[in-house]
Amino acid sequence: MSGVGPAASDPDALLQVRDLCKYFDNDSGLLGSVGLDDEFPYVTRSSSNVRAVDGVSFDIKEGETLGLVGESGCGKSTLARTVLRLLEPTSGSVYFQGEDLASLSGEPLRRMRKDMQMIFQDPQSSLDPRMKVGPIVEEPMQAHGMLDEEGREARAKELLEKVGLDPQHYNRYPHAFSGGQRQRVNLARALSVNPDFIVCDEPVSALDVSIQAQVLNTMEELQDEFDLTYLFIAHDLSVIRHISDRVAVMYLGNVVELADKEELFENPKHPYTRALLDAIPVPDPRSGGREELLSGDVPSPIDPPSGCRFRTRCPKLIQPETYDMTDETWRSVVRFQRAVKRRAFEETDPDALRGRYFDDGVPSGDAGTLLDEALDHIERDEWDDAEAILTERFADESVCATAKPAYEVESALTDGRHYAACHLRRDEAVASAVDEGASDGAARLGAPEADD
Ligand SMILES: Nc1ncnc2c1ncn2[C@@H]1O[C@H](COP(=O)(O)OP(=O)(O)OP(=O)(O)O)[C@@H](O)[C@H]1O
Repeated sequence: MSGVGPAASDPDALLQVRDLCKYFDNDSGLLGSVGLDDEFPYVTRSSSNVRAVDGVSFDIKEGETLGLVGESGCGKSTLARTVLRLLEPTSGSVYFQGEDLASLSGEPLRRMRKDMQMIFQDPQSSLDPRMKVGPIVEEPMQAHGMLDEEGREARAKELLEKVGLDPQHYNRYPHAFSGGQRQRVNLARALSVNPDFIVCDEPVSALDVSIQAQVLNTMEELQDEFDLTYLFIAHDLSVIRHISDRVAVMYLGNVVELADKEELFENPKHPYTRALLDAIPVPDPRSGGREELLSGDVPSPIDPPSGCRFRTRCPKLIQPETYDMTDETWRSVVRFQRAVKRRAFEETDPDALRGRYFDDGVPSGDAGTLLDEALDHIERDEWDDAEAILTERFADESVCATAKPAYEVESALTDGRHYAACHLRRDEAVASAVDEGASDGAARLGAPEADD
């Protein structure tokens, strides 16, 4: 378990998330793997955990919007559901208004849930098509025993108006509304129980770009009027930029960077954040650009890379201290190691490969000897051996692989804190957010003593 993250305690925090982990057991699911063996018992089942959220810490201040951004599958939705305790955390804690959610059950948990609402991506499927919008908005009030029937109807109509709909549409069915209008119904429904905190999971992703801004503006107006705090999830950075006060960037179950919006967009400190930012503007971020900039596949959350999770794709992987290559030569070694790992070429002739991957020159000394050994293996078609040398002796010896990075750096543009989980930031760090000697990174910068 890797308990790293920006964990400084904020006295104004409405929500405090500490070292939160959510692992899914694959055993019983579709992903559960059955293997064939040539020895008794012949059939083996392997048990493995999907580490969807793995040691995440952050605070959300009252009245602010924390944007949470990351590629599909990085754990955003799981984090949101675990924060709300719709999913039971594997470990870690969530404090809401100072109360540890894990210590609540029964009626107190139900009451707390009223204050924490969630809005989902698909406004179509989250509304019961057989119910009229009035009763849809009233349903949570009824579940929490709020007001009498007349009072609920009056409040539902008032809320429909507040979210920009016509209260006369109280008796209409969801199918009579557009996507943007349906998401407004969802907003009214979430607001009906007068929550303090709303988790918005990709609430505008399914809407036309022209409609997105209108819904986001309404959400901002409602935030002011009802003193709301948002955790706002999106994969689209322009949406995040529109609505957030601070932004957390997530990669493979970890938060890799967290800073005030302006600071994060203008002064990103993590290579992953930079890659995401370099990918905009593109008309549709889910297509094209991003894949080109972020080469290589996201590793499996079942067996994530040690140290920095992004290191297997990072264009800035740090050279192990044992070598003294130029930056260009080190980059060539990394490019070659990744190509061999992906079996990205068929050529086996060492000279041809030197020419193709090392046009700035091959490494000398020990690094050169290791490269020659790897090239010899490839020539003999021993790809696994070549991969083992290149991975174990180069990539895995980088500090990026041997230590989990977690640093607080000076914010250049704002007064807020800037957390960056990248070893490139070691020298400019005002503090290490973890004790590098502790393998699970238990010591956290400014974390309350009781949590340590
Ligand atoms: N119930 C589950 N059982 C097993 N694995 C799961 C389960 N739910 C999510 N996962 C896995 O956990 C990881 C994180 O998924 P999650 O849906 O939280 O990511 P996400 O960032 O919200 O992605 P998207 O934007 O596509 O919704 C993924 O690898 C996913 O396959």
